[in-house]
Amino acid sequence: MTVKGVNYIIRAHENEVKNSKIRMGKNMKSVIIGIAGGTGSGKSTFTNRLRDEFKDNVAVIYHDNYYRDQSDIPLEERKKTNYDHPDAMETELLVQQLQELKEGKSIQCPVYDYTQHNRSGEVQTVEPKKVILLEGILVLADERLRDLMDIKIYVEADADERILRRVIRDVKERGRDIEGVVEQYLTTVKPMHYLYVEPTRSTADIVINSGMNSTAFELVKNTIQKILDSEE
Ligand SMILES: Nc1ncnc2c1ncn2[C@@H]1O[C@H](COP(=O)(O)OP(=O)(O)O)[C@@H](O)[C@H]1O
Ligand SMILES: O=c1ccn([C@@H]2O[C@H](COP(=O)(O)O)[C@@H](O)[C@H]2O)c(=O)[nH]1
Repeated sequence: MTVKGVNYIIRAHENEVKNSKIRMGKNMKSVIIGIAGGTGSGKSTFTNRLRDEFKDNVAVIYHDNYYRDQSDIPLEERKKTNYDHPDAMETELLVQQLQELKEGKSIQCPVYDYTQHNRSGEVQTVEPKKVILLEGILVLADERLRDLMDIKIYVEADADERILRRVIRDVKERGRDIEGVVEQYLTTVKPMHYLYVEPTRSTADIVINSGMNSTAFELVKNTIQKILDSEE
C-alpha cells in the first residue's frame, strides 16, 4: 500500500508523550501553510523536506487522503474516475478537520491507497500543532481552504518535467503501467490542471521554482522556525 505521510504519523504518535512541549497550548493560534502545484511539480518533496526538518513540531496533512471513498464502485470503474476535478475530494471533511485542529483537537484523518484508487479503511491520528502544512494539487482551488490558510505556496515546474516524473513515480510507487499513466494524463490530468490547478498560482503568496529549491526551502524554514519560537 502506498500512503503519503503514514510513516510520519506513526512516528508522531510514538513521540507524542515525549514531546509534550510541542503540543499546542490552549490559547495558541495555529498557522496553516498551503502547498499547491501541479502533479509532479515537487510539492510532496518540498513538504516532506519541511516535515523532516521540523519532525513532530509540525502537522502535515495531504489533501490526497481526502479522495472520496469509492468502495461501492468496482476497481475497473474506479480507474476511470477523474481524480483531478475538485469534486473527487471530500474537501468538506478536510475543512471540518482543519477547524478542529485549529481548536486544539486531534483528528482522525483518512488514509488513501493509490494502488486501489480508494480509501484504505485506516485512519491516522493527527495531533494539533502550531504549524500545519497542507499539501495537494487543489488546496488553493477551494475558497474555504484558502480562507483557513495563513501562507499560500505554489510549487512550479515545467509540464514536460512534471509528466516525466509522474510516469516514473506512478509506475514505481502507485502500481500503474506507462500506457495507463499517459492515457490518464491526456484525458483528465492535463485538462484539469489548466482548468483548476494552474489558475490558483495567482492566489499564492509565494511561487517556488521546484521542490528542491534550496533558497526557497531556507526562507520557508526560517519563517516556520520564527512561528514556532514565538510566544503567541
Ligand atoms: N526538482 C526535481 N528534480 C528531479 N526530480 C524531482 C524534483 N522534484 C521532485 N522530483 C521527483 O519527482 C517525483 C514527483 O515529485 P513529488 O514531490 O512527489 O511531486 P508532487 O507531490 O508535486 O506530485 C518524485 O519521485 C520526486 O523525487
Ligand atoms: O486514485 C487516485 C487518486 C489520485 N490520483 C492522481 O494523483 C494526483 C495527485 O497526486 P500528486 O502527488 O500531486 O501527483 C492527481 O493528479 C490524480 O490524477 C490517481 O491517479 N488515482
